[in-house]
Amino acid sequence: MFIEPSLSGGSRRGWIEVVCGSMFSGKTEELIRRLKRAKIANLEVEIYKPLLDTRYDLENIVSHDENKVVSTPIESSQQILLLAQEADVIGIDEAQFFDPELPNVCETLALRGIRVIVAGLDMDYQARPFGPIPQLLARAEYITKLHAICVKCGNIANYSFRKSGDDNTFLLGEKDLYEPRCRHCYYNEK
Ligand SMILES: Nc1ncnc2c1ncn2[C@@H]1O[C@H](COP(=O)(O)OP(=O)(O)O)[C@@H](O)[C@H]1O
Ligand SMILES: Cc1cn([C@H]2C[C@H](O)[C@@H](COP(=O)(O)O)O2)c(=O)[nH]c1=O
Ligand SMILES: [Zn+2]
Repeated sequence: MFIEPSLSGGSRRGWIEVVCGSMFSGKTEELIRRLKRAKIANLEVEIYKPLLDTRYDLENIVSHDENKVVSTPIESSQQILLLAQEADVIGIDEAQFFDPELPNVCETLALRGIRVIVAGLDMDYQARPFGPIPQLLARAEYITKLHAICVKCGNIANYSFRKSGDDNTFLLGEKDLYEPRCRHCYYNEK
């Protein structure tokens, strides 16, 4: 389990953490867990998600098991720089949907002394690197890659298989459209 470094002490330094993996791997649950612990430590926590992620709830970030915390939906990553004036810790969910400026925004926040925790899909349904996540992985101090359970064979899953729908990279959905699969089941049963 991730042990949070401390933000307290003489000169406060920020950093970037990325939590990535396939759908259903527990990214949102892990993000919520880290943010709840930061709140317990009396740190000022702010949470952002892309406005287009309206899958479960317009304002909360919600896990597949319906754990939730209040968040601010935003259109562009630059808005975080304006909104997050008081934050000690910033959480960003569904980061794969954000624009290419997100890694620079996270660097700026970390340089301001903020702990930035980003959760998102590392690969899209075609196993291509997804949006700004690869850049963030390159720049982050801490990376956690989580795995779901392959619905076909029970091994660990790191691919998100799209069962139906169109060819757009962005297509909101849940178990209706996607299932987590291991490498073998993703490539051999496509
Ligand atoms: N095939 C699966 N493998 C693992 N967890 C699953 C699976 N199907 C449903 N879940 C549920 O999804 C939860 C993780 O949800 P969530 O944190 O929202 O994941 P993510 O944000 O990575 O999509 C798990 O705790 C588990 O209860
Ligand atoms: C693989 C893939 C997923 N999406 C969408 C589907 C969901 O709405 C989110 C991922 O949510 P989760 O919290 O990680 O379960 O992303 C997409 O638009 N395109 C894809 O290729
Ligand atoms: Zn499998």
